[in-house]
Amino acid sequence: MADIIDGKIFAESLRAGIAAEVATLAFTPGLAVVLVGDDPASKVYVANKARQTVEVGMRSFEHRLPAETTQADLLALVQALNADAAVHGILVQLPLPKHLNTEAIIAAISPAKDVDGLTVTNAGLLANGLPGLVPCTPLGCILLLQDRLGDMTGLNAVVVGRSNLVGKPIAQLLLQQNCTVTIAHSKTRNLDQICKTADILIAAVGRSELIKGNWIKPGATVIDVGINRVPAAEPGKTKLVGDVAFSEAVQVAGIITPVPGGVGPMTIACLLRNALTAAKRIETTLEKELS
Ligand SMILES: Nc1nc(=O)c2c([nH]1)NC[C@@H]1CN(c3ccc(C(=O)N[C@@H](CCC(=O)O)C(=O)O)cc3)C=[N+]21
Ligand SMILES: [Mg+2]
Repeated sequence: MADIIDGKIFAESLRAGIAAEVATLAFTPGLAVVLVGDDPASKVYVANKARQTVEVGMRSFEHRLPAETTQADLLALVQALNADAAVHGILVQLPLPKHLNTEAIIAAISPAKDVDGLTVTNAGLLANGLPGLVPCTPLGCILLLQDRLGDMTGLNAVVVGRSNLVGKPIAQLLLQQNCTVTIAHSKTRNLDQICKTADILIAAVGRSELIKGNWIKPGATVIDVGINRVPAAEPGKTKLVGDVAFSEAVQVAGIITPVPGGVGPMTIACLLRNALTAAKRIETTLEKELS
């Protein structure tokens, strides 16, 4: 049986550290979240996040807009948040409704406030190994891996998924850890065989229980990023499952994250960490400009 990582406990200790640092600041970091429409995965995220933002001593600004919001209205909100001195971090929940141009919205976010690390500026900084804001879920995964594995030099890491929010940035961070990185995705041939080469397997495809126990190298570390809501055994009820068939995988892997209670809580803790990082950088820059 694999060692099961408790992401909730790890995230709690991260948040305790963040709260302690926020308490020493001469200002209050503010985090704005924009939710357009009602994507179910996004709603889980918003609910957990708002409470934890306040718990660590930050201000939480929530903007819930109707699904029919126009591009111009959403752009205007992002610009207002860019200009708002009380807001240090801006997160626009994805996916946006289809009629909106996601790229243009992300491009409008000030890179200094881009706590999701999605702007071209922050993605470029990450790709070049320079300090910017790193996407929260990838950051959470790396913190878990560093805690469990320490030095990852030379390990084979397979990332299943190539999104800008998760797959690509995780691959960059694993490269920085000196892993040999393979990025696989929904069009990859012989996906099972490629997964089986992984010492570190990151599942981030958004397909419930796609990755089976016999795709996993015995003793591998498996990080399940998937948050899929599926029908539960009880009629009318739903449950969260990951991208990994957990009950099989737990028999083969050496270390594994569960869903829920694995990467999800780490994502929120890292969001708060990014908000703190952004706030400190913004306030320090302002101080310099004024002196
Ligand atoms: N721009 C943007 N950035 C995101 O990072 C982003 C997004 N959009 N859109 C939605 C997805 C989804 N997401 C979650 C993060 C944490 C939990 C989470 O805390 N899950 C807990 C609780 C689950 C539960 O409530 O049962 C867990 O896995 O244990 C869930 C979902 C971030 N996302
Ligand atoms: Mg894909």
